[in-house]
Amino acid sequence: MKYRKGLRLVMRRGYGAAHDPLKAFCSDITEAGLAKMRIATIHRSRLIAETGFGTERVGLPEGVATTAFAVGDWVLVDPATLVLVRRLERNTLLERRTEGDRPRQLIAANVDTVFIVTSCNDDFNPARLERYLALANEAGTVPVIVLTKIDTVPDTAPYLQQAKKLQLDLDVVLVNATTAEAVKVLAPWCGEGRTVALVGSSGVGKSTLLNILSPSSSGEAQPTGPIRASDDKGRHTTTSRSLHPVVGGGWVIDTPGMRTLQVSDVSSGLDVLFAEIVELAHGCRFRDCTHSVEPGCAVQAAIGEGTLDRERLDRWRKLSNENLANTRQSSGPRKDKTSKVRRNRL
Ligand SMILES: Nc1nc2c(ncn2[C@@H]2O[C@H](COP(=O)(O)OP(=O)(O)OP(=O)(O)O)[C@@H](O)[C@H]2O)c(=O)[nH]1
Ligand SMILES: [Zn+2]
Repeated sequence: MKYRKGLRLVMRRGYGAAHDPLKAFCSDITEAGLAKMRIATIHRSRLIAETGFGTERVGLPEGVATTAFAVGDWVLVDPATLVLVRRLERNTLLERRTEGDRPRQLIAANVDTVFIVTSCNDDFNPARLERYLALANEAGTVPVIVLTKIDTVPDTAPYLQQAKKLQLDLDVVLVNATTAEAVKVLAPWCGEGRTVALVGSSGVGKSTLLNILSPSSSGEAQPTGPIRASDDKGRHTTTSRSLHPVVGGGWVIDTPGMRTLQVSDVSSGLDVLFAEIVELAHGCRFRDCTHSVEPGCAVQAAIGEGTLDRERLDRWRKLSNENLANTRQSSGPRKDKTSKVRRNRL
């Protein structure tokens, strides 16, 4: 019988009397009778997917590895066998380069907004936040800086001002992640059908935010850990990426703190991040100006006038050069993609 296993699951869940037993198994059944599910967690040899009523373990066809999937992927599953049939096309994909020549790591798929979480303490680091912004921009997602632990400092203004300057028209919000008030502050990005991803260093409050955005997630695997007062660095408590439904119909994806965040294969992501430098560079006398020693450099002029921070230019240069070097490396000599990547000269 075609839906035998699906039906068995329905019975097990006590939905036996439901009008359409398949609909009771998964909230979204396609015309072809396949169940549309969303990847919630990925393990070495199995996937766990959200069905709309809870989670199910999903099998993979012969020869398909779990590494081909990202948390947040939408997939079609045969309800009879609970084996995955195919993955639906991704709208966005957050991915990062890891050390060496290893393949790029898929962080999350189909994310609308990236909450870049940082706290009002030593974790606040413009250079690292810019790396997260480049990642979010390049993936086609909207970044929002979420400043946590506002209850621990007498004045949040210096953090807010610095964060606002990181990117043109950047949304920055202030929260005490331990209070329900934070849900209201984040609500504009967490509506029905919207997906947010939490990224940031360990200990900044990602799991705490997850627990208030998705209270049902708290029993699963996101314990929050105390941070060491001496260095504001959190203990590693989040160990894997996971997707959870948000009250009201949205989704939230939690990610573990990333120790290194290399920039690679990024082009528009850096241009969006450093839009004011790109704009200024149009005014330089030489088209291939490196904005260092050339006469008629509009970027250096802006530094002289105090409208651009020298540190910001230094960080742009560092990220651009790193991106160029990494992109060359990952493309290899025969597939040189550097022509696609903006060179240091704008
Ligand atoms: N006072 C205060 N404490 C907070 C706030 N946000 C988080 N914390 C505390 O900071 C500690 C670390 O928070 P977590 O939510 O575990 O941090 P995380 O970002 O998930 O860390 P990893 O799981 O290691 O990636 C916990 O003890 C939280 O209760 C906040 O806004 N104010
Ligand atoms: Zn210049």
